[in-house]
Amino acid sequence: MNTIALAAFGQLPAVQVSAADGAQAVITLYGAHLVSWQSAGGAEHLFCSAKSALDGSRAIRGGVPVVFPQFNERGRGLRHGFARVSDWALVDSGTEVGKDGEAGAAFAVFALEPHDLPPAAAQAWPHDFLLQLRVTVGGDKLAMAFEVHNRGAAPFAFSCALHTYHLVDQVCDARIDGLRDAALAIGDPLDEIFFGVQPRLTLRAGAATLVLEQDGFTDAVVWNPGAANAAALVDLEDDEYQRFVCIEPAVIEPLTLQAGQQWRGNYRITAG
Ligand SMILES: O=P(O)(O)OC[C@H]1O[C@@H](O)[C@H](O)[C@@H](O)[C@@H]1O
Repeated sequence: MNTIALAAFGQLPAVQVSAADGAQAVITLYGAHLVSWQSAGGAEHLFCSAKSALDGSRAIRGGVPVVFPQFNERGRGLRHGFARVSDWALVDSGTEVGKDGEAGAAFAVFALEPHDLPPAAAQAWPHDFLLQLRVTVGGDKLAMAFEVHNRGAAPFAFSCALHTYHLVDQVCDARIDGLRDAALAIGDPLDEIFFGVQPRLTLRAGAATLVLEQDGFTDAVVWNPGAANAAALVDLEDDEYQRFVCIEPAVIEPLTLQAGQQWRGNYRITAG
């Protein structure tokens, strides 16, 4: 089986990453945007809106948008930054060796550099950087490793998030453990930043349980637009808000990266 196949997602070029055990992921080059993750049993774990633009005219509504270098409207740049609306390059792919020496998880690595940015975004954020996103799938696990490299001669500051749209049967039944003393139910709407979270959260949604582990990322954002705000979003069907909750490992307060330094954040999801 090929680890990597060229694919299309709507009108967007994409790659499909396949592990020998059947686990799969689809990532568009536009945004290095993970739009589908199926664990080895074939279950899909990510929500993607039926109304999402899939032509590069705006960010994809669903999957895992990469938020960088600005979170939401906390700055003067593009809302949630330029990474999700830039064309990344596939720079590596392959298969990891499993415990028994057999083919294990499959991975693909994507990169974004200043020359990849839309001109206006490059002008507005004139720093020399390299972003890398490594997506690994195998068994019941998804791992995303996000790296920021400062290749310039001066420091720069950034915020970031992996804005993960977890697919659920009914958002009103979903609960998140680990953010508060009691389980967090998803209000209609809910938009909250949790600073300094513990590294392991659990999402319980119907019969499914996802274990969410993050390091490097200090914070987590939980978002669901609820009925009224969903109706106002042009790229979401009115009732689709019931099918996802976003839990986003994040660095909200801008982090300063010195010249020559790099930063890495990991997000691992285990489906149960
Ligand atoms: O519509 P966008 O730009 O994808 O943002 C979606 C949501 O993203 C979340 O991360 C924010 O906390 C919300 O405030 C925001 O509405």
